[in-house]
Amino acid sequence: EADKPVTEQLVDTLTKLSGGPHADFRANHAKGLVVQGDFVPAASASSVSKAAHFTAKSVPVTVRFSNATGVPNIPDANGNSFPKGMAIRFGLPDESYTDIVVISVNGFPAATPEDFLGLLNAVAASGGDAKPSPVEQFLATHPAALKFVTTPKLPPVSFGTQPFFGVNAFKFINAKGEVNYGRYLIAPVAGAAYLDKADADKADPDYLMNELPARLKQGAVQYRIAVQLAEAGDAINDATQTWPATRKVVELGTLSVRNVHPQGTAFEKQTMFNPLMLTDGIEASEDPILLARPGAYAVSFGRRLK
Ligand code: HEM
Repeated sequence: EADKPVTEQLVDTLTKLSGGPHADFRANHAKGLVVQGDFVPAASASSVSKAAHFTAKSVPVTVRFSNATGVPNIPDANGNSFPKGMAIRFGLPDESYTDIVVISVNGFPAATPEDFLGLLNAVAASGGDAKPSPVEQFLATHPAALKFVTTPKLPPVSFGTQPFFGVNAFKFINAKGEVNYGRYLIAPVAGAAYLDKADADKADPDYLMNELPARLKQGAVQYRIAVQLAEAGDAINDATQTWPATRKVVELGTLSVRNVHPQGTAFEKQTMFNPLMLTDGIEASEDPILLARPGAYAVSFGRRLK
């Protein structure tokens, strides 16, 4: 096992933690719902990036909302179903596409894939009689992981009331060649809203997956996509470190989800969202977590196609 690339070991441990393998499903964020809509850029978007979806009039989007873990039927209010996920694919005017893949927590438990594997392996090794357990030992020596796992897991009223965060930084380049590093912030236009404990305790296991189609019958579900820009000295390549809320935030545009994807189940099986599927005007940072993601996703994707 230790001879395998860390990305493959990560997928193996995620699979083990979910009681898998679960044929046809993702090794993480297995339970999801695919919807469609469009994105209309804000006038300010081109000041940050020359990317085609920030200068076009409007582009089509396909979005997959998801629960964490590789458990395909995890209840939507279950603590392990956090963070929630949102994967967005923008269709570009030249027929290519670019993706944004974000979570409902502003931060990550580990700065490197090796450290993330350490956390997951410690979780997998826990549950026995050892005190402190391997995961307790890991958390005692890894403050970022402790912060992440103790972040309140608030079940949203709807995917349409859940904010999402890019966590990893990207390098944005505008038409003048000016460079900024930034992280995506995605805010629901309906505002953030969560279930209280009583409602969460009695929530249907599929309440989120059922709520969104019902909400879409009343009209579009919208999000404002923005980017928080780093200042000199901010940690660009460490997903465990959030930046001060005082950093400049530039509006990129409005995403409107309009309908459930008519062939969502086939689409999600055949599709790998990829945070490094970028387009001219957006480049990867050197964040090792970001750089590890496509490799891990590809292992999971390859296994579900088998
Ligand atoms: C080294 C760190 C990470 C590992 C090993 C990892 C692993 C995975 C794997 C194996 C999948 C399934 C992909 C597929 O089969 O198509 C996945 C999906 C996903 N990941 Fe990660 N991930 C990592 C970091 C992140 C980060 C930092 C974010 C967000 C900021 C994120 C958000 C998501 C989302 C939203 C999905 C679902 C995508 C979809 O709907 O297709 N992950 N992850």
